[in-house]
Formats: sequence, structure tokens, C-alpha cells
Amino acid sequence: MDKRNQKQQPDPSNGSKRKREGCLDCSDYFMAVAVLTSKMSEDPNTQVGACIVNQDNKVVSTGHNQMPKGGEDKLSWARTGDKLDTKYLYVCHAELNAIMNKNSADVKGCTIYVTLFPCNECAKLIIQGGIKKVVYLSDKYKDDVLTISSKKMLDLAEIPYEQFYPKGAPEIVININPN
Ligand SMILES: O=c1[nH]c(=O)n([C@H]2C[C@H](O)[C@@H](COP(=O)(O)O)O2)cc1CO
Ligand SMILES: [Zn+2]
Repeated sequence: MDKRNQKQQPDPSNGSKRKREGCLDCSDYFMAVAVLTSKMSEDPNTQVGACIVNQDNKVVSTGHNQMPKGGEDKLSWARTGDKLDTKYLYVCHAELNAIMNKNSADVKGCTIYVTLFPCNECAKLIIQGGIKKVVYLSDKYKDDVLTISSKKMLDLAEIPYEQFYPKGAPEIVININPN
């Protein structure tokens, strides 16, 4: 193409090969996706989000804690009372949903970013599904037997788990107002 008649556009790169300042780091992005996904949760007490990423750094799935199909409007989010009437026996954990929602054949070799340390049942899914690493934000139930047994299983399966610390700014503002 003849470039002589083309209008000169300002070059924001300034010829630099360096990353744009403020460019989102990969792991910050994945945890931010998990946090954003958690916002879909209807649980009034704890909203959990998960984001599964493959070895090519591509997101293969997301999930949040939600009631199973058919129960969305019928099952209670209560934490206390008759066990059969609390959320605990019914809620599908974010990790379970993320694994079920995957757009890939499997999750072998993937990393899961989760906003809360996975419980023992989620650890089983992570291990048996072939996920190779867990990155978590909160460990607020670290003294609970469910978390302790989860860590025991992850250790036996040699799946590393690490707490997330942002590489860039800890707050990411997303504006979805069209104007
Ligand atoms: O691994 C997990 N994944 C997950 O999605 N959850 C969800 C289930 C519940 O909806 C919520 C925990 O509720 P609560 O903090 O009120 O006990 O978090 C909880 C855990 C572990 O506690
Ligand atoms: Zn769980």
C-alpha cells in the first residue's frame, strides 16, 4: 500500500517494545476473573468464584457457588437451623461448577484460581481432574477440618497451592457504562 497519502497517526507505543504501563498481569487477570465470577453468586454470606486456566494461559472455564438446577428458587441459603434446610447439603461449589462448565475436553495440567481455599470435596475433584496447581485468595476457613483435610489430600497428590498476591494494583476498576 502507498503510505504517502496516509494520514500520520500518533504512535502510543512511542516505538517502545516494552509492555504498556498499567497492562494487566496474567495472574492478576485470572484472579480478577475469579473475583468477577464470584459476583454472580446468590449466596448472601460467601460468594466464591473460580477460573480454570490451561498451560497456554487460556481460560477454559469459570464457575461460582450456586444451587443445582431446579433448586435455584426453592433451596434456602440459610447457614443454621435444621441441616436439611440449610444451604450446605445442596450448594454446588464454585470449583465443581468450573470443572463441569469447562469448554475443553478435560482440565489436565490446568491451574485453578479460586477466591476461597477449596474444601475437601473440591480438592477431590481438583486432584482426580488432573489440575496441577491451586491459587487461592482467602483462607478464612483454614482451621476447619474440611480445609485441613483438603490440604492433606493436595499434599499427598503433590499439587501445590499458593496464596495469591497481586503483582499490580490490588484494585481493578471496571466501568461498563457505555457513555
Ligand atoms: O470450596 C468451596 N467452594 C465454595 O464454593 N464454597 C461455597 C459454599 C457456600 O455457598 C459458601 C460458604 O458459605 P459460608 O461461608 O456461609 O459457610 O462458599 C465453599 C468452599 C469451601 O468452604
Ligand atoms: Zn468445595
